Amino acid sequence: MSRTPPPLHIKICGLTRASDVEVAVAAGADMIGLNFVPGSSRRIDVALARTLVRAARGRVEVVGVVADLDSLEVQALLTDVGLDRVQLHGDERPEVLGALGPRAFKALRVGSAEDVALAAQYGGDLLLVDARVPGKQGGTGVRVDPSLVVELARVRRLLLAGGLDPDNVAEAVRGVRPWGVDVASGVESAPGIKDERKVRVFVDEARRAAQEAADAADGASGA
Ligand SMILES: O=C(O)c1ccccc1NCC(=O)[C@H](O)[C@H](O)COP(=O)(O)O
Repeated sequence: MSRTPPPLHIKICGLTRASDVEVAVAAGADMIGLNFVPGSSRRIDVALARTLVRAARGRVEVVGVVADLDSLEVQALLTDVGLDRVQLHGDERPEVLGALGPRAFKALRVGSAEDVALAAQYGGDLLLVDARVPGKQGGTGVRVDPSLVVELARVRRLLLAGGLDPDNVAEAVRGVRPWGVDVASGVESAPGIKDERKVRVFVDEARRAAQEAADAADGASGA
């Protein structure tokens, strides 16, 4: 018997076009990410962000991706753009996250057990883990070693990011059992340009794997 799976939250990150908001919503994504990080090929300005927020309102949660702003700057962006949440993707100290409250969550770049241990310093209801790639902040297309984060996923709501794509997301969901998955480059035809088919297959594959994992857990427990 196929049971209702625990929800898997899916974030499609780095949107730059209103048409891609429609693509993400139609595919069944739960969150979209708008990038405000200087130097990112997915960065958008506040005016475009407001347009995308209007298109998304009430249909999908909108997360602003920022790096190394202070808490007042982040608060101003949340208000100006009308974002639902903000993802701190730089080297922010735990105090910055604390000052922002429940609408903010930290993105941690992970390449070693020492990086994973830093998670304990960051509170909040959600934690994103991304790959640590020297000289880059995010959107790298590089995978996180699942063995580094599988235990973390048991004790925290983990949004698994880094190098996911339609071909590998099912295996990542089965292996790590995260609260959610996040993707930027793996569903694009060019930086910031989402590919409708890739987004759709990514979401379908991720949800299929979450269902299979739930069924397997039910089978193991005799439910
Ligand atoms: O995507 C970017 O260009 C980026 C640049 C600087 C900081 C963060 C950035 N993206 C944040 C995200 O949440 C991405 O979805 C995450 O890094 C995963 O990216 P990818 O490996 O390409 O799926």
